[in-house]
Amino acid sequence: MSILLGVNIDHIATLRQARGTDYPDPVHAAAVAEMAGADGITIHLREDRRHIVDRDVELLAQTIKTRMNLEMAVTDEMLAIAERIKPAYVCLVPEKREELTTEGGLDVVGQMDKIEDACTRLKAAGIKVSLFIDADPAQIEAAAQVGAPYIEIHTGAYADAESDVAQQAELKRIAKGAKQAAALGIVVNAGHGLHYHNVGPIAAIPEFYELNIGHSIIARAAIEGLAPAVQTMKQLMLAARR
Ligand SMILES: CC(=O)[C@@H](O)[C@H](O)COP(=O)(O)O
Ligand SMILES: NCC(=O)COP(=O)(O)O
Repeated sequence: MSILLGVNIDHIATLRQARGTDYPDPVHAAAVAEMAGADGITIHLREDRRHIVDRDVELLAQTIKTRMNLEMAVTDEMLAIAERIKPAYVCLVPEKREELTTEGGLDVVGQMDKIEDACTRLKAAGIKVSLFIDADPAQIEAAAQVGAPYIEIHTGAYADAESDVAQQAELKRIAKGAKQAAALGIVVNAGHGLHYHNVGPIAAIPEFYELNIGHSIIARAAIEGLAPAVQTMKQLMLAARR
């Protein structure tokens, strides 16, 4: 079965925010990424608006031709924005202001009622809900209990592993989590820290429906352009499934 690529364009906006200019425009980047083969566009509207801002969400909702995956914290502000914008997908992620990037997965076990309420609100708005969680059996079980139709397994520990042994252990943990989630009837995605030299073993895990990849694609785009950066990543993912 094929595997889909969600291109996260947050760091196109990082470059724009660095100088307060109106370029590069995430709207342009989304169009280029989609024409190059992206199956979806992921954007993270952080509470501090450090990169993607509300204007980007509004315009991308009108211009994206594939589908929007809106990542957001579990707050009333963000839920209200999602209910108004109605992206195809919302991925609920943890956020800490001081973090450089997303650190751990969402703690579903410790806030079941809050996450279930958020899932209910988003489903009522016709939005498919995904939970960004670690490959932790209890968190996966909790995701099923709160009625999340999708999860996205956090691959950060795999990407940041400091030895082959540690990376292999993380890969095994992720593969086991994907199997557990699929057996519970959850559609399983993965993402965070994936790049051109570590994506293969993750893409080869048959339970994965989609990988959401951003930083490495945008970094490569700075050197060789966004279209080839997206095409190369997609080719690597599909090759891993052959
Ligand atoms: C949840 C996740 O891992 C990313 O999609 C997230 O967007 C990372 O945050 P930054 O894009 O701000 O690095
Ligand atoms: N949810 C992961 C994502 O959208 C992209 O994460 P990264 O590739 O920028 O680390």
